[in-house]
Amino acid sequence: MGAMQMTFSDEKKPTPTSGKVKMAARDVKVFYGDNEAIHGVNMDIMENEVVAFIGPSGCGKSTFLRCLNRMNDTIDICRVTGKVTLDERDIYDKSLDVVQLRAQVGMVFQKPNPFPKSIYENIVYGPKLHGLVNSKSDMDEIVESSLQRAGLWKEVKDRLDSPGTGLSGGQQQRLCIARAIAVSPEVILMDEPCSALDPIATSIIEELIDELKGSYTIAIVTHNMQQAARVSDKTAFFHMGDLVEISETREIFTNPKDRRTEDYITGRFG
Ligand SMILES: Nc1ncnc2c1ncn2[C@@H]1O[C@H](COP(=O)(O)OP(=O)(O)OP(=O)(O)O)[C@@H](O)[C@H]1O
Repeated sequence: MGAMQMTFSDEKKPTPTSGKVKMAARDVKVFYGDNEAIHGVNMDIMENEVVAFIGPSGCGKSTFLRCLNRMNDTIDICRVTGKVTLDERDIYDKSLDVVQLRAQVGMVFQKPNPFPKSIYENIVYGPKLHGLVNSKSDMDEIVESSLQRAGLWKEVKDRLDSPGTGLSGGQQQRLCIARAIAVSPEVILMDEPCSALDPIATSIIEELIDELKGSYTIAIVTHNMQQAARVSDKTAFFHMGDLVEISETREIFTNPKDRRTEDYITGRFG
């Protein structure tokens, strides 16, 4: 694949970044039992940027992503060492409230997973849990604003009481994004958010990511290199548990420093 065929996110509006490190990983290792799946990763994720994680299947993209909001805690045999910070605070600190962390660092999964409840309830569940809403009008407001931000309001405003699971796949994924937004996250993690979607639903999500950056910091795992180029400011290339390189997306795709990155982006393996 030549760079000429790619559309890069920097051809669109530039990201208004603050230049501040939002999340940082230092010597992060992840073990599944005795198997070390991530080998000492160091990474800075800048505020309001979109960073894409790419690399061959099994290289550890999802495992590393899950370190950023402690989702690996939910896997019994999984152990994380090293340090991950959010605004310089250690997110693995014993005193940290993990439920609160997962509101600040929200997550959208590969397969849309709305709760088996109404569209309205899907949105207000998190805000209620976190005590962000006190009245029906607070809830109505958060439902509307979250669905607006996720680009779904117009399509669902007349059927907020219908089940979220009755929406199309692409709509369900936007509902899941709205649900994440409803608890005012600072970072949104997306694990292959488009892989279950058709091309039209995919392009709607990609446009949405473009809208959301600037307000949120976004890390996205993708198998699709064109997608990484289209949506991300920075790209991180993983290979066999190592972060090989992270750089401006255009740089990674046009001038990679490491031979392994070059081989991957030119389709020689992967
Ligand atoms: N729950 C688990 N239990 C044991 N090993 C796991 C588990 N999840 C992942 N692994 C192992 O960790 C390594 C990295 O897997 P991971 O899913 O993070 O890679 P990935 O790059 O996201 O892959 P893909 O692109 O195929 O989703 C692999 O060797 C995988 O087998």
